[in-house]
Amino acid sequence: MTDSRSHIIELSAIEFSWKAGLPVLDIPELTVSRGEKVFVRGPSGSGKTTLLGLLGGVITPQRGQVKVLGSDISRFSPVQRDRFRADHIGFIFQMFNLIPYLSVIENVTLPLSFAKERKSNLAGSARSEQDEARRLLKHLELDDSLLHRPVTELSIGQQQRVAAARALIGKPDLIIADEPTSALDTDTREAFINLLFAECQAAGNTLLFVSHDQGLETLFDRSIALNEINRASQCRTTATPVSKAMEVA
Ligand SMILES: Nc1ncnc2c1ncn2[C@@H]1O[C@H](COP(=O)(O)OP(=O)(O)OP(=O)(O)O)[C@@H](O)[C@H]1O
Repeated sequence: MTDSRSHIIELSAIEFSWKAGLPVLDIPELTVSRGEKVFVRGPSGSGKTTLLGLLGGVITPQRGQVKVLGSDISRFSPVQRDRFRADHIGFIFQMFNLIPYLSVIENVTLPLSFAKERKSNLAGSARSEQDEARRLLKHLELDDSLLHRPVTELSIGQQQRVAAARALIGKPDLIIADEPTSALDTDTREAFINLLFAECQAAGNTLLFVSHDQGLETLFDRSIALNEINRASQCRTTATPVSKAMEVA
């Protein structure tokens, strides 16, 4: 049984359109509890990345509330949203978005230079930034010999581990992963996800993992089919333009 205090994410009556009149997301309700490992699936173009953008405060909805850790981040100023995202959310992007001119270890410690809370979480652990980066990379099975190499010299699987360590450092409350395993084979994917789970479990992170690879969903505590909670995609697939026009008239 959960109550609203245990929800790390609470979306209510969300509507988001990239283009006026063409909603991509229309979600009456979505909640995620602290510590949950949630898989979000949906076909290409169904709005998964758009949903993550709302949760990270990169975009704001035209309607509704996006509560993360109890705050409606859609009401924050852009600067407040940037700060909130840096402090509380670790992202693992599909293309990893590593900084090419920084070494492995510099990429991992980078978020700490602009996320005060994550920096102070780490200060509480009495471990230096470099030591924590090394610990995470070791746990994610990245070879020690790579730590000072430019990230451009790493394989895709190795870059993925660096991206995960960067998201995890400083124990942000929420880890958001956008198709981080799409370039890997099935065995490597599962092994990576299990390492990610172990780290999230130890740190108490909540994990929201987006993918269209249904083979992964049984590994998670819960799976959400975006099409089932998103009325905009139900309209796109079931309503003709005429019936849609009647519905809104
Ligand atoms: N920056 C943008 N500007 C305009 N339209 C966009 C933008 N980003 C996404 N869209 C549109 O929003 C819809 C949902 O896109 P989104 O990237 O959220 O889907 P997705 O489920 O993540 O897809 P994929 O699995 O292919 O990554 C698509 O129709 C897409 O064309």
